[in-house]
Amino acid sequence: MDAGVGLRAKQPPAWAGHGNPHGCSTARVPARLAAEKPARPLVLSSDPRRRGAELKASGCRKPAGIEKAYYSADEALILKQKAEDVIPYLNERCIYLVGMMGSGKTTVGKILAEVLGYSFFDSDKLVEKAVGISSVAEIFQIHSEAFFRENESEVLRDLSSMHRLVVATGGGAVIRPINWSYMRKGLTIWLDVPLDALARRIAAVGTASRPLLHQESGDPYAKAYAKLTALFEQRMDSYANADARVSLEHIAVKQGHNDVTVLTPSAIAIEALLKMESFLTEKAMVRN
Ligand SMILES: Nc1ncnc2c1ncn2[C@@H]1O[C@H](COP(=O)(O)OP(=O)(O)OP(=O)(O)O)[C@@H](O)[C@H]1O
Ligand SMILES: O=C(O)C1=C[C@@H](O)[C@@H](O)[C@H](O)C1
Repeated sequence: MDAGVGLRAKQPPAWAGHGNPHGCSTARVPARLAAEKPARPLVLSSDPRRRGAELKASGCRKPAGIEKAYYSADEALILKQKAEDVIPYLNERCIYLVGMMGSGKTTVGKILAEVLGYSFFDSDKLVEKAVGISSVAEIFQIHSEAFFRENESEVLRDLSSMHRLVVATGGGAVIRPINWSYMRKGLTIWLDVPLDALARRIAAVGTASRPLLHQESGDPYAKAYAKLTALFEQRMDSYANADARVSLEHIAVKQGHNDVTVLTPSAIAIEALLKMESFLTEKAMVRN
C-alpha cells in the first residue's frame, strides 16, 4: 500500500509567502491554498430571542453536506463554551482529524475550526492543488497511490510548521509513520464511526471519488462495506495512535440512542472538544 518513498510531484507543493488568514503564525501558507472557510468565532448573546439572527449571521445554520442537521441554539452555545475551555490549553497547536473515508472529518472539522477561530484545510484538496489534478481519483489513475501518498506526506510536513489549523487528513494518512511525526506537532483526533454507517454514507454519494472503494458493478453498500472492513483491519492500530478517540457509538449511548445515524455533526464536534479537553488537561497535570 505504501510504496511511495522517493517519488516526487511534477510540481512541488506550492507553499508561498502569504500570511495565515489570522495573521498569527510566522509559518508560510500555501499560495494556491486558501482555507476552505474563513474561521469566524461564534458570538452569541445570552438572549435566546436574538440567537436565531446571530446564528444565521455566524453562518452556522447548516454544516456543508448535511441537509437534515441544523445547529440548535443549545448546541451552538455548548460548542462556544467548550471551545473557550479548550483554547487556552491548545496553545495554537493544529488539530488533525484522522479516520476512515467518510467518517466526517471534513464536516466536523469545519465546525471545530469555526468555533475555535482556526482555519480549516482538507489534506486531500491540498494534494490535488499541489499536483495540479482536480481529484484524488484521477491522481491515483494518472500516477499511482504511491505518488499520492508521497505528496500527502509533503502536504502534512508543510502544514506541521503552521499554527491554528484544523486539518481533515486523508483516510490513509495514518499508515505512514513519517506522517505521525508531522501530526504529533499538533493534536490528533480519531473519528471512529461504525463501518456499516460509513458504508451507508458512502453508498449514498457513490464511490467514484474514492478510488480505493470504487468498483464498476455490484451493490454499492455491500461493496463499500466489504472494502471498508478490509481497510479498517489494516489500519485500526494506526488510528488508535491518535491522542483522542471520538467514538460515535459512545456518543449515541450517552444520548440514549442505539443508532449513530441520528447524531448531528455538532454533537460529534462537542464530543471532540470534550475529548481534547480531557487529553490536554491530563497532560498539563502530568507536567505540573
Ligand atoms: N454526522 C453525520 N451524519 C450524517 N452524515 C454525515 C455526518 N457527517 C458527515 N456526513 C456525511 O458523510 C459524508 C462524508 O463526510 P465527510 O466528507 O465530512 O467525511 P470525510 O471523513 O472528510 O471523508 P473523506 O476522508 O472521504 O474525505 C458526507 O456526505 C457528509 O455529508
Ligand atoms: O482511505 C484512504 O486510503 C483514502 C482516503 C481519501 O481521503 C483519500 O486520501 C484517498 O482516496 C485515499
